[in-house]
Amino acid sequence: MRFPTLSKSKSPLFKSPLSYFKSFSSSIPKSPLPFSSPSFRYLSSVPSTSTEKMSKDKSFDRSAMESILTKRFFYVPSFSIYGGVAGLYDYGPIGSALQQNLINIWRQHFVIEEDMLEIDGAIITPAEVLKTSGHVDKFTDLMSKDTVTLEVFRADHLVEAVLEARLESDLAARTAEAQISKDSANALSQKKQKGSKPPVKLSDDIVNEYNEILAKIDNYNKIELSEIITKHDIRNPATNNTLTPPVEFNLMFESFIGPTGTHKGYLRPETAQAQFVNFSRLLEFNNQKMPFASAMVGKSFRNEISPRSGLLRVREFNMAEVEHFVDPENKAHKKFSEVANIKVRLLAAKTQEKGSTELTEMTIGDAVAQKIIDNQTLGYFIGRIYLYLIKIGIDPEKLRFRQHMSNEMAHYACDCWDAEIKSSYGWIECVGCADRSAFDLTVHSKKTKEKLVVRENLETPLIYDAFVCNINKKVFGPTFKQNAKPIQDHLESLSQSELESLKQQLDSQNSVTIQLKDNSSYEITSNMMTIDKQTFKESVREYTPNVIEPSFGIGRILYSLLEHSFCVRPDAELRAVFKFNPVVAPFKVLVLPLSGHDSFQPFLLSVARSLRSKGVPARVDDAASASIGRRYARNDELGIPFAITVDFQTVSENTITLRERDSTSQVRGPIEDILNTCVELVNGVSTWSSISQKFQSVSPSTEE
Ligand SMILES: Nc1ncnc2c1ncn2[C@@H]1O[C@H](COP(=O)(O)OP(=O)(O)OP(=O)(O)O)[C@@H](O)[C@H]1O
Repeated sequence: MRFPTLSKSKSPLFKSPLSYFKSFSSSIPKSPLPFSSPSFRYLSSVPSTSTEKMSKDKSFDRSAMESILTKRFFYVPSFSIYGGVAGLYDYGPIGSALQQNLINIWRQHFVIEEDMLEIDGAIITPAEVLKTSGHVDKFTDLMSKDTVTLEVFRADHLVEAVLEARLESDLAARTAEAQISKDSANALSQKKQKGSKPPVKLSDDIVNEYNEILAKIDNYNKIELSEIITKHDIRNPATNNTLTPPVEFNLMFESFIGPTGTHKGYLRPETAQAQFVNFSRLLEFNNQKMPFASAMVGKSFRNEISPRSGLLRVREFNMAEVEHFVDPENKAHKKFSEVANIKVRLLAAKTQEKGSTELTEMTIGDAVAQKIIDNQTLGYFIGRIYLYLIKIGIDPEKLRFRQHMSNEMAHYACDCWDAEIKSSYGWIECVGCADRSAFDLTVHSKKTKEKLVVRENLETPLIYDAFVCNINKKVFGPTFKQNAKPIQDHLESLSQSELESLKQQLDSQNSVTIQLKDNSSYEITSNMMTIDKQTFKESVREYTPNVIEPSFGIGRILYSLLEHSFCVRPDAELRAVFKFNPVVAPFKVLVLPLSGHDSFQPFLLSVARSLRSKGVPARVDDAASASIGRRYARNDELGIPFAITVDFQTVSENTITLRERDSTSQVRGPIEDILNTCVELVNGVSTWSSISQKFQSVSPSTEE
């Protein structure tokens, strides 16, 4: 996640090596529709490789899906009539409804079911806040430039892309070689005839080395990455020019608050800080009860070095973040048993550090018991994240939790897991889940002198003895004058064992010499100070809570869901369908007439009105010029799960048909019964198989 020791984390997001062979601009996309670029289309035909790190879903036809996304205005590059700006997207009606549904389900699943305190903090953040949180100094990615064209690259992504491309080429060479020796067919020369670059075979040692680098790509610091670039001669694939050594680039958008130009601010890069600075108010609102969680949903801004891969790496995106405040001495979770038996696929740090990406499938309960996941609260949220992603329709086979490696982990974090979802771009971090320890509250408290702590009444008061310095101010002050304060501060910072040893010296020698941090030393005599053992009684325990933070990128989840929901009907026309489950589908029910006959209109209007009044978003498609089959097909592209058709039987008998998108099967029943059934289906109270027995089944339209 954020702030590893030297740079911001580098998740294995961008997994399309061949797209690097196309020149990328960091600001203006070459085409307003970058996802239909030839390199992306080519990608789907690249042979697959053996390494899990590189395992993209090659069978998936991304260009087919992307053409529907654009045609049906799910989302498009922003300002495209001006040429567009990389990393900015506008969501159309379907995209924004889908996004809103993901957020609504998130709110239900986290804020409501977990009784969290949701807030809505400011986007523009004073520089001081982000300086304190560490963002001003450390929220960076590593950037390299083409030494001739000055084109910029995110260094780790470029290394990854180039090595993956070399491994793919190696695999192609090995495959061709095997083919030649098998049937003497000259596969290699056939490839050459097609004009493609001949694949290059690598030595086994190099293949192993590349695989190890790829497994650890998130773990390298600036120097290590620079060494890899030099050692493996990584260049700009588009120009073959060499690269500059990587340097840190801060990802925050900088601005000024007010007209004076003196008050620096930034667009927030995450929503978390607003929750930390409001900690005391949140605790107060929660009647001082711990543990508790706050939550926030909203836009965050990151000036990504080279945004690409559509919604996966953008410069402005919706985040949904939870900050769960917990006692550092007790990270047990009272609802842990509810997730303990969920089986998840884990990629532990130790496995990656050995250069492997092998997944271990185990229950969350076992992972916490074996300390693979640090504590119950972290495990609980990993379980809740899993359930949320499955609920919205993410394929569980394409979901894993990857633990951060030591260098990758923020310096303050004690454990961090990313929920990664597999798509045609490879494994993509979509949710980060970190134990941020007490870092944020501690630094903000130190800076502002505002106590961001929990004060807990102890049932049994704590009685203990401790050494304390009793200073005789009448002698101490005049002796040390302006140095009195730093000396006193130093004495107060000493541990009990240090005080005990000072006491022994002072008691035996009547004086003691102390040394401050600036190496200045002072002699203190027993008439200035005594060190005494005193008995203390504490009825209140004061502590800074630790924070467990699940942090969701809504755009990345949305894109992954699109890929997991997209399919093509195996018919002659290969019609595209988004199989959204009813909870996320932007429109739940399509209402359409069999034909343009006038008698259907009043039924259409009343059916649509009735559904909408029941809270079911309905879309009417009454364009009589298109056949019924054509209209089913174009609304399947929008992922509408159910369709109601008004026909002549509706007019004569007051019945309608209900069609289910995935099976295309249909039933007929009285209007009111079908409408009530729609509500049950949409709310997940009934399933299609359970309701289809209640109604008369009808054969689908011949145009289906
Ligand atoms: N540029 C981006 N575009 C879209 N979503 C993003 C972007 N950066 C982060 N996110 C989302 O926000 C979530 C939390 O942010 P976090 O700071 O953990 O990401 P990150 O580790 O910086 O991601 P990466 O290493 O991929 O840049 C991520 O899991 C991801 O879903």
